[in-house]
Amino acid sequence: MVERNSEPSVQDRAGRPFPVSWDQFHRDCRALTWRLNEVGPFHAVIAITRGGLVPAAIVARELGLRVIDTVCVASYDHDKQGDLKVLKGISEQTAKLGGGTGKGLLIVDDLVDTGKTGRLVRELLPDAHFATVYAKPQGRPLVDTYITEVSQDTWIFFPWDTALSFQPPIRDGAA
Ligand SMILES: O=P(O)(O)OC[C@H]1O[C@H](OP(=O)(O)OP(=O)(O)O)[C@H](O)[C@@H]1O
Ligand SMILES: O=c1[nH]c(=O)c2nc[nH]c2[nH]1
Ligand SMILES: [Mg+2]
Repeated sequence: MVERNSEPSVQDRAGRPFPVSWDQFHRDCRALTWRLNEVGPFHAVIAITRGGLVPAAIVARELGLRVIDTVCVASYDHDKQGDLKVLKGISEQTAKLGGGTGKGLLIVDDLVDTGKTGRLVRELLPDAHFATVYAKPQGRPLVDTYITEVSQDTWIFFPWDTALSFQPPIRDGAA
């Protein structure tokens, strides 16, 4: 399948596709929280937008945390990584809770891939605890706690980016 600009589609470039359902994602977030519960307590959760918003909500609920802030970062346009932009940092109030270095703050993202996003946020908050649901090998050393590791050539399809669709039978060429 080829897109308008003759470049392969996200699906074609995906390497190993790893589709994640809402149900699976919720379970993985709860598994992540079990681990985080042993590391905390934390003063606040910081979601790396946008992908980190969903796990941050679930983790915050499970840990009983009500102070939730965001670091708004953009890097990928579909599956192509461009320049990293910090569109918004944490509030002064949240920064104070973390003593300026992020101590006692919990940063949450959906995944770490090359580690570019995680590295940037770590530079902003070096003493914060960084948790992701999924991790690829290149970015894994940056993460303090994660649940599932996938290979570097895997593309994770999150439930908020996907919809149910017909799949051809395996014998007719389905992946
Ligand atoms: O380790 P890296 O190679 O930096 O990739 C990981 C980041 O990429 C995705 O975010 P993206 O920038 O696509 O934005 P989104 O969260 O708004 O989808 C994902 O949510 C991580 O934040
Ligand atoms: O939906 C996504 N799946 C991924 O595997 C990935 N890696 C970086 N950014 C990503 N976004
Ligand atoms: Mg993201």
